[in-house]
Amino acid sequence: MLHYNIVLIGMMGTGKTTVGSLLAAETGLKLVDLDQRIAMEAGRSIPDIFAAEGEAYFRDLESAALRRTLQEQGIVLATGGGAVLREENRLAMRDGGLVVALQATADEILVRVGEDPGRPLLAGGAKERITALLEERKDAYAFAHLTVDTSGKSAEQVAAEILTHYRGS
Ligand SMILES: Nc1ncnc2c1ncn2[C@@H]1O[C@H](COP(=O)(O)OP(=O)(O)O)[C@@H](O)[C@H]1O
Ligand SMILES: O=C(O)C1=C[C@@H](OP(=O)(O)O)[C@@H](O)[C@H](O)C1
Ligand SMILES: [Mg+2]
Repeated sequence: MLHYNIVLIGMMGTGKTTVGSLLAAETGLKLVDLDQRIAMEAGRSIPDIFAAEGEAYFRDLESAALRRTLQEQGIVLATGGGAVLREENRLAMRDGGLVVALQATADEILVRVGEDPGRPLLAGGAKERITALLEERKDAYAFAHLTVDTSGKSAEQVAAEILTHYRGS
């Protein structure tokens, strides 16, 4: 098999954490949710880190956690939506596993996570904010080996689609 790890990327609310958990259950790979790992290591929540230290500080923690995590083998890694913003991170991910980008429309993202206080960058939850972020990050998600549109699909369907590719790769 070409890629052992599976690395999920994509905007907030595209289902990385949910689909990652389904993939781990199905394959026996270990789920690592990068945000959960960062929060656990920092001893505080992601919104707390953003509020107290700012986004740049969070991005440094995220890059360091990503680098360490990708030294593991046999994991499904659910990244945070902004983990792709640094080129060094994108390169590490591409070397570290089968990179799968999840996509969803702004409307769908708004329904899924627009009101969620756990996502500081969506505070306010406006569709314009989501649309702007999607546009801004479009190119940063394009390096994936595989892109899956999750619109109108259940998380189970998305996971099944990814597994077909993973098992054939
Ligand atoms: N394919 C899907 N269809 C509908 N809702 C979904 C889907 N995937 C995830 N969700 C829901 O969207 C919300 C955000 O999912 P999550 O996995 O946390 O996304 P991410 O980690 O990409 O931000 C959760 O409430 C989850 O149940
Ligand atoms: O897109 C982003 O910049 C972020 C996405 C979040 O993760 P999810 O994509 O899992 O929501 C989390 O890392 C943080 O709030 C920042
Ligand atoms: Mg997540």
